[in-house]
Amino acid sequence: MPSSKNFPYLRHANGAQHKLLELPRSGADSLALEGLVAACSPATFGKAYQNNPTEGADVLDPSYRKALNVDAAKFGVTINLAELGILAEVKTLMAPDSADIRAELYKLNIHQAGDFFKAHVDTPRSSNMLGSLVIALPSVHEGGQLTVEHAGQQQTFDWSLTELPNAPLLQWGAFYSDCKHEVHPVTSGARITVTYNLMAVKPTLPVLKGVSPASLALRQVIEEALETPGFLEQGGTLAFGCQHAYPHNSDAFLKTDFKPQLKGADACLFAFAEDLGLSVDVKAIYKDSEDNYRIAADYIGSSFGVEYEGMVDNEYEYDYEEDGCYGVVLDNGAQKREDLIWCHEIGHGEIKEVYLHYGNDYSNSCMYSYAVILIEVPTAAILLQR
Ligand SMILES: O=C(O)CCC(=O)C(=O)O
Ligand SMILES: [Fe+2]
Repeated sequence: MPSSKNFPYLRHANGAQHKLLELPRSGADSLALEGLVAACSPATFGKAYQNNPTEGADVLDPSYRKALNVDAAKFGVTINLAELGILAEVKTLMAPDSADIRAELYKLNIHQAGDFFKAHVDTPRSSNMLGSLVIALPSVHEGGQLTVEHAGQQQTFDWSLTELPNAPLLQWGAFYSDCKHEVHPVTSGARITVTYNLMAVKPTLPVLKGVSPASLALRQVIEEALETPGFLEQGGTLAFGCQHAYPHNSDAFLKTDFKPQLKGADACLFAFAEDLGLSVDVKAIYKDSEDNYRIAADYIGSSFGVEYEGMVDNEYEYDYEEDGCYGVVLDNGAQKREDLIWCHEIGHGEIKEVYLHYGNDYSNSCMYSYAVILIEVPTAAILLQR
């Protein structure tokens, strides 16, 4: 969405020299743009090794990602996200229960004519990484739409400009970074973006959670079910596959407390289950070696640990069923739970594989995993006493 205040200045190193660009005015000057292009290098992305998918490297592969970029350590930009209201808007929409949102400057990307970045998810850089923020600096270009997908829905951000604006203009978009996204080919000009990693700061005090209208409908369904005579007479555990994937440390079988990190619909579901006085928990979920995806995933645990087998790499094709490395549960206290009453599936495809194969850079310190929200329904007799 558009946002404006002052024209941003961009500082970057060009050899030993530091250059200052005022965008868009000097950005209109092709020499200034050439200087910026010269300060960048071809952009890599993270890809898992075919024979050992828990390891990987940053690779340069122009058939998957063709772009230039430069690290945050080598440029600066005078965009004040708080003053522009961007952080407040991100917090309201994406993490209303967080204490605050922190944005860490990450990269400057230039996509020139013919450049693109195929579908990937953004590599989580810490377990409190919530999302990615992309700011388009005003520069004339066509094409280069950013599409973001989640749960069968797609959102397109089109920041193309046919001429430079007379007034300051920053266009931006933010998304949960486990959502698959893609930069479509730029057809002319240069598309310049600055990216930030968004971190959710956890509250130190208990908070009253907001509940969205959409989740109120679900709350009503559960409330009515609880009141229906004969519904789960003997009690039971309702399982709701999370609609988002969550980053966790992959180096060890670390205990992960998902609750403070819950996003969107997952946070709402948790909040109203608690509000209905039901016992609710979020757990890690694994696939087993035979049933390798989604609802079949019924190993539940509080710590992570998977090993990989049978990895087949279909050269950048997104075929979740044929492609991929199948996580096998390690003996780390995970239990097979045949008793769960599944209410809906995990919202994502094989996110761990997507990340391992195609992250926006390679890092194995953190990875995404599935989680499930478990709601305990007491026996009818206990419910009656309440
Ligand atoms: O430049 C953009 O619009 C986003 C690029 C991207 O997805 C990334 O750097 O991971
Ligand atoms: Fe990305």
